[in-house]
Amino acid sequence: MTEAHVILHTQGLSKQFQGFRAVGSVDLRVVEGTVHALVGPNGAGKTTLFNLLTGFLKPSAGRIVFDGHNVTSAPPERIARLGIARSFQVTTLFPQMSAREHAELALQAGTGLSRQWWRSEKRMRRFTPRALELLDEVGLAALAEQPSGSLPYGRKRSLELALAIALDPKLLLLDEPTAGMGLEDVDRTVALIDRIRAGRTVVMVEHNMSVVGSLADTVTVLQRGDVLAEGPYDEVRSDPRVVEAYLGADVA
Ligand SMILES: Nc1ncnc2c1ncn2[C@@H]1O[C@H](COP(=O)(O)OP(=O)(O)OP(=O)(O)O)[C@@H](O)[C@H]1O
Repeated sequence: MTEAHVILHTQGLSKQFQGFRAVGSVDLRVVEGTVHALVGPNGAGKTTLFNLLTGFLKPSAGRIVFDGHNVTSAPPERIARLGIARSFQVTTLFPQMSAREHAELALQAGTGLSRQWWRSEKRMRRFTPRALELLDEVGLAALAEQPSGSLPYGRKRSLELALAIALDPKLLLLDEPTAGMGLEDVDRTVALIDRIRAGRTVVMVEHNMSVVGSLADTVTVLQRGDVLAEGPYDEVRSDPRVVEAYLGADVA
């Protein structure tokens, strides 16, 4: 049997904020081609860990290796260039711009011409065919010309996914992809992530355990900045330490 390829590896990764330990000493091994979920009660350190992985925060200690590159403390642009993309947040969409224009902009960002985009609408047109393909991939073909501000919430989140996969990242980081959604949108998003995971590795922070159960190959449970448990979903969810951490959080 060949050993699974670890595409993302952290060793002793930690982050302190003025002495407060938000991420303790995390060793994470994400296997290429899998969906790896990060779960844990509020304040467990999930968002901080994401910010460390994408270079938005610098670690206090430890190491991050992605696809053979040491990216510890690397700037976000370098990490993005190496193939890590994070799902955009709804708040970063420009309400007047259409879904297609957002997709064109995301594609254009990969060409290094970012500062000139506004100079020529004609220049953007070369990205139109791929932009429409991307929107089709996330079920937004019929809404391509709508201003993004007028899209229903669930569709805005689909647009974020389209933007995150625009540059065909090797590793996709999804921050609570179903947060705030109704059942129908949750189901559609699960099906969508299941489609776009093909040929990629996904790390997602997700609170909805049925979403985690449907998508994740591996689950890492964080608590107060440390890894509490890790393994396949069925194993992890019946782990007494995990049950206690969640019950404890509920009671609190
Ligand atoms: N910039 C900061 N300065 C000080 N403390 C911070 C900062 N960012 C996060 N923290 C603290 O670090 C801890 C971990 O926060 P983090 O947002 O990573 O948790 P989380 O697991 O993502 O929680 P949630 O599920 O609520 O989003 C929290 O106690 C938080 O208050």
